[in-house]
Amino acid sequence: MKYKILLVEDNAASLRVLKRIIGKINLDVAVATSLTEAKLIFEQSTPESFLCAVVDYTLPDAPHGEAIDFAIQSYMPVIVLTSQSDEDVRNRILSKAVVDYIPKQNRQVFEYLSRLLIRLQKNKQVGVLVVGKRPSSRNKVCELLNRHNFETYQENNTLSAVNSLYNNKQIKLVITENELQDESGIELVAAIRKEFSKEELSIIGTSNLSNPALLAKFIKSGANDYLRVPYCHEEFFCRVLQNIEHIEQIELIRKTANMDYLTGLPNRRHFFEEVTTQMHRGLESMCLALLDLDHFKKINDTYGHDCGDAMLKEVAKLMKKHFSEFSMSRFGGEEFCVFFPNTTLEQAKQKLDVFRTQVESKKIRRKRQSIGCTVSIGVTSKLAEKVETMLSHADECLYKAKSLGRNQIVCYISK
Ligand SMILES: Nc1nc2c(ncn2[C@@H]2O[C@H](COP(=O)(O)OP(=O)(O)OP(=O)(O)O)[C@@H](O)[C@H]2O)c(=O)[nH]1
Repeated sequence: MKYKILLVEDNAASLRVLKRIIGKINLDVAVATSLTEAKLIFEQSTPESFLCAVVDYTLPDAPHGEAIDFAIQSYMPVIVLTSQSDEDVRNRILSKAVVDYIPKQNRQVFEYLSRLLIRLQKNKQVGVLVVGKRPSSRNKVCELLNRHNFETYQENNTLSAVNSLYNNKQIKLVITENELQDESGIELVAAIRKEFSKEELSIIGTSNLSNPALLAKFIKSGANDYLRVPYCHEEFFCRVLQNIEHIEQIELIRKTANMDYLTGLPNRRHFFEEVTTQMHRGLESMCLALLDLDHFKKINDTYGHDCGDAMLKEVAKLMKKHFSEFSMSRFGGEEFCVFFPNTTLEQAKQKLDVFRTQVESKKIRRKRQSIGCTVSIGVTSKLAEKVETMLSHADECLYKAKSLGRNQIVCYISK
């Protein structure tokens, strides 16, 4: 779903910059130059289509931030723009349930707005679990998080909190008090860390000023960060975002490390890890296939390396289409691999043959020419303890498929 921003601003120069920035991040924009116009636009739209409202503090028919109240009452997250720099206005804005306020000082602040809007969009897919004994204090934290579009979950004890983490994989952050219904927050942190590492889930422990030693205990038990209560909203959001971005960066690094750059398929290392884990579960049947494009060097030599790359990408697309439910990989060069757990040789062979004919009929266009290729496949169903053993059996078959004329499947026969 493409979200919309309700932009309420009467200054023509600011409007131009803001529209450009919002367009650049692929969001639609509905512009109002007054509070009256904003109300009209909102009445005529679907409320859920708005990601948030970006509102100027001073408008011709709303000189004291009345447009902010309208957006809040309409359940839209609100970002406030203001050219007034006095502390009084800042405090007045921050006393309302806004996402943030942006002083219109220089071009950099518009970059900040752009990052904030991207974040608000991403937050819709990020879960935060809030744990504490009292519903009133949990609700307060959730209200702050909902303002930033986070999906929130609440629990009051250790067992249900850990269960909630298992059931809701989108949770990336836990915010916990020390006082819970059963055990303490410290014990909850320790219990979570038995199952979830610091790299996959962040934890922030909270504590009031009367117990400063608690904060160090939280960190020593495995929390990533802490917050002293009462906190100011700006600090709260800075810490929440910092922790979530940390988890997202690790996710990205992990994804990049496991992926083949050209085709986006899992790489050899990741394939080995995945298949070894599956084999250790003790499967009753399994097959492994090695697939190698035929005379690929000729494509590179005749049409250039770019054309070879394009062909590899097309074959990878077909791999994703046909084998997405299995472990697969670009093994290197023009060689691919698929592992089929709980699959008989006949079933694997059938799937591989459909794939083989699809590769044969796939053509790419270069300089008005239609270029195609074929694939040879070696497959084994002989059970083995190690991936390497199955690979060596499949490789023997692949060699045979090449020597028998290519574009065919050869199956391993036990000696
Ligand atoms: N375009 C492109 N070519 C690659 C890539 N990786 C390996 N190759 C090329 O793939 C070709 C593989 O050639 P060979 O091993 O001789 O195999 P072949 O020509 O497919 O012949 P057979 O396997 O015997 O059918 C070489 O020319 C490599 O340079 C890549 O990422 N992109």
